[in-house]
Amino acid sequence: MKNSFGNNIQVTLFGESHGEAIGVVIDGLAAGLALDLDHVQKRMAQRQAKGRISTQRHEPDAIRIVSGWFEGHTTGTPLTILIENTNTRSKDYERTRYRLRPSHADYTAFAKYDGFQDFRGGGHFSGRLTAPIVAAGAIAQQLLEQNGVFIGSHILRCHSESDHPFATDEPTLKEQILRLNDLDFPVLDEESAGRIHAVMEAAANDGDSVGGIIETAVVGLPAGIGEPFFDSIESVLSHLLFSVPAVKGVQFGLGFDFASYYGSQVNDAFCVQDGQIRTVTNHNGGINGGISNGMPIRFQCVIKPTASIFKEQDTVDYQTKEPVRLQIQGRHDPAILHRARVVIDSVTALGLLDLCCTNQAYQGMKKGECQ
Ligand SMILES: Cc1cc2nc3c(=O)[nH]c(=O)nc-3n(C[C@H](O)[C@H](O)[C@H](O)COP(=O)(O)O)c2cc1C
Ligand SMILES: C=C(O[C@@H]1CC(C(=O)O)=C[C@@H](OP(=O)(O)O)[C@H]1O)C(=O)O
Repeated sequence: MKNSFGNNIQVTLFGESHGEAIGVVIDGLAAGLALDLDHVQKRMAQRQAKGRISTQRHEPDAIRIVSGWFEGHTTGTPLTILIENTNTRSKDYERTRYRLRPSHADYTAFAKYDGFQDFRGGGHFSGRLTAPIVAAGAIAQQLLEQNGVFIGSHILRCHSESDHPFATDEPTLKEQILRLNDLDFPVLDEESAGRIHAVMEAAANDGDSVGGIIETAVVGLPAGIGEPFFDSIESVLSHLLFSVPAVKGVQFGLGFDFASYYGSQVNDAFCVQDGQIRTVTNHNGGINGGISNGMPIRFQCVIKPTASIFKEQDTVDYQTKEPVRLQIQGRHDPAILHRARVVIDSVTALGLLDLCCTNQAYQGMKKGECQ
């Protein structure tokens, strides 16, 4: 499967940035779900470009459901969501069609598709394709929330500026998640928000770009979700997270910092709280052996600085194979952290919902419910 993901809830993504429309088919949703489409549209709005720190391409991103939906409920057959591209400016790309943008997918698309790719706006490789991911992810997130599972992300770092990390105690963490999910600029500390915004603006004013780290937490996921070996929670989420354009690293719990400690310093000691098995610390980010241990899931993604900058760059012309200078003209995001966090939440929701369904089937089999 190339553009599809999932075993139980399967999503298939389609479209190009400057084509007529982009969209997603979600297969496997039960019949009779009364989804809150206003909430889906609210999450779409959190991904939309806003202000000086985003691309000047403004798209309404209105979702249109063309199958699998009848009289306010899912029908149980594939739910297809279309999102129109209404504000394309393809001439920006015509001028530099063969001048490969460093760090974007122009060259690799040529290498794979021999020039038949729709190059306009990066085609299928555009961050634009994350709009349908959010539409599908917002539905998955709703279904998880109905079962007490909440997902949220914030900008932990942007270039030289940082936010406070997520709280370690669960009630505070849940409050933080709920607050972030109502914010357009997802930063926990207000002062840090101002500084991070300023760093993005400065990069934009300089014709440059910045990246950073998004920190994500999930509360309410019960112990026992995840399928070792190959569908461990880390494997499934990493697969999805690395599918998000510009994500270049993922770490769970302490991640790469584990390298600097002794086991005695970072083992998560078990304890019992209100009759439940818990751990005193959560250095493993809520996962042991690929399976949730009931503690909050915690991970971080690093997002590279946006490839398309307005400073002149060295590149080559794909046709002539000559070195050339490249001056990008179009409309680009100088930073994407604030827009990408809802994409990160969305793929997380899709991965966890799928694993929850797998676990439900397994639990049913244990009870003999499949006979
Ligand atoms: C929401 C979103 C918006 C993006 N906007 C831009 C953009 O305006 N310009 C750009 O060069 N890259 C942008 N990107 C990143 C590119 O799509 C990405 O770097 C490119 O497809 C190459 O993939 P890679 O970075 O994963 O190798 C965006 C990504 C996301 C998730
Ligand atoms: C349109 C969106 O972002 C686009 C993502 C993108 C890229 O290279 O990824 C490049 C730009 O495309 P264009 O040159 O067509 O304006 C962004 O505007 C969106 O996210 O909805």
